[in-house]
Amino acid sequence: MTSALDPEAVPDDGDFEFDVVPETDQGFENALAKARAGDRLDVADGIELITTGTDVDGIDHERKERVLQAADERRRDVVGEDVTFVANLNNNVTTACNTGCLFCNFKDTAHTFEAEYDGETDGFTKTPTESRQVVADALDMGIYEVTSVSGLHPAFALDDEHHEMLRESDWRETNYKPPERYAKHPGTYVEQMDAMSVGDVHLHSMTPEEGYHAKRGTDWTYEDVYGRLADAGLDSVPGTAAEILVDEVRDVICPGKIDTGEWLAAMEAAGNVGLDLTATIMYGHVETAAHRVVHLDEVRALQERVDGAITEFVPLSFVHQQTPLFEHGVVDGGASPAEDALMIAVSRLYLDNVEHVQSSWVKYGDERGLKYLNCGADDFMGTILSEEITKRAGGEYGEFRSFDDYVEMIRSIGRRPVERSTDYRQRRAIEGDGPHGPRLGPRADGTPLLSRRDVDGVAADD
Ligand SMILES: C[S@@+](CC[C@H](N)C(=O)[O-])C[C@H]1O[C@@H](n2cnc3c(N)ncnc32)[C@H](O)[C@@H]1O
Ligand SMILES: Nc1c(NC[C@H](O)[C@H](O)[C@H](O)CO)[nH]c(=O)[nH]c1=O
Ligand SMILES: N[C@@H](Cc1ccc(O)cc1)C(=O)O
Ligand code: SF4
Repeated sequence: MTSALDPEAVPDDGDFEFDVVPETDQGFENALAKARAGDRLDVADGIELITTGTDVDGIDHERKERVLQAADERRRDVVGEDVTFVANLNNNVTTACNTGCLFCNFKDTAHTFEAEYDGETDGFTKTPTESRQVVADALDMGIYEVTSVSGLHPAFALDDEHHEMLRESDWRETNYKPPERYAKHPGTYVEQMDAMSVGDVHLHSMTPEEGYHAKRGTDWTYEDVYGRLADAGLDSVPGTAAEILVDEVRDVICPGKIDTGEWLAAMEAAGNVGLDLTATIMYGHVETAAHRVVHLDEVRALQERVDGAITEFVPLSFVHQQTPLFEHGVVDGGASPAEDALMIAVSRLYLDNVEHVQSSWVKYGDERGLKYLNCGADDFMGTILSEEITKRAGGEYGEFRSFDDYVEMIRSIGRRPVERSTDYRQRRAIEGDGPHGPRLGPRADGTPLLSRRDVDGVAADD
């Protein structure tokens, strides 16, 4: 039988001389048989599955469907038919960042925030008091969790002791400037954690990159830093900044960022001090299919070391439109829908020790986001209420989903909508007719988030 091949779907991996390339001595059929039997996959197996076979050029649609089906069956065996989501808020504290990642358009050069800069900045910085107010309003609306990730503002330090140490440091090494230089500054990380811990809200914050920023110029360990953050109210850590966990790719897309070993060390330390973790991959730019699988291998090994602390894996498809990588012609687009589906499916099959795989409507939109719940994913993200990272990169799928949106979408594919806590330990199946609203948050009483926003006179975002 001849297969329909889609050359457009092949990762554009011809432009870089990478060492990690999709070549294996495994065959596609063997790899698929191992996946279906529930055997632990190795990197060669993963490469065969994610490419639909290194013996064919491009993606073979018939083989792809078999990989997606195997992942869907695995998902059913592991977590059943429920589709979960969380009532949450994104609160980004600052866009000031000089790290210069070439896939990112969230950042604004930090000097545009300085008091003496005579121009406008496109960015924003929230003081701890302002952050607290944003979280308090959302908590009243019924959220369970606040997710907070930010730029690496030069005046952001862990606490006052860290500020004192950084004042003595060489700024060329630490990228430190004192808070007085800025028209407005974010306070310390500890102050922000404390401010955002309103009531019993779950605080999901401090990526490994931010953890590194909070210890720069000191000989503190990541355990010290995450321990102090946990004391200030941090509950769990977002595993972004992972991008692709292979240094030859990081050297191209984010040379200013921590390397793979540092990212893993920060995550392991956060796990050691008792924090839950999530893990991500940001794919669809310059990397090869082999890099994606090596990344999954790193995450699976990390999950063993942290004894299951990773609650979910989140594939983040690169949004290319308004990014330096695209504008400078380094890439000519992001992942194709076929690559997205295979990324989700192979994540499910490879990560046999991570229970949940998220399908992100911010990245895929509703239609494809729902489709990927039928090829390995079981979680459909959260309400978020506000979104800056993807929007600034040119993403077009909005900033908010209501409970009624979720219920309608999830039922339309014949599955059961379930409100969850961040750690998935609390779950509430949503039954009956709407209007529906959150019930797990500390102040949630079932009132729809959206109507509470309307009542409060805050416009819905989409
Ligand atoms: C914008 S950073 C904010 C937190 C912190 N500065 C850091 O890098 O960890 C959070 C994550 O957003 C993701 N991201 C940024 N730009 C993106 C884009 N254009 N498409 C997809 N994901 C993107 C990356 O995975 C990045 O690690
Ligand atoms: N909380 C989650 C988000 N939030 C959206 C982010 O602001 C951002 O758009 C982005 O995802 C970074 O690449 N997005 C998710 O995909 N999953 C989440 O759990
Ligand atoms: N970094 C993204 C995406 C993300 C966050 C937390 C996660 O656990 C997973 C993904 C955000 O700001 O929300
Ligand atoms: S991804 Fe994070 S560290 Fe990199 S430029 Fe964007 S905000 Fe800064």
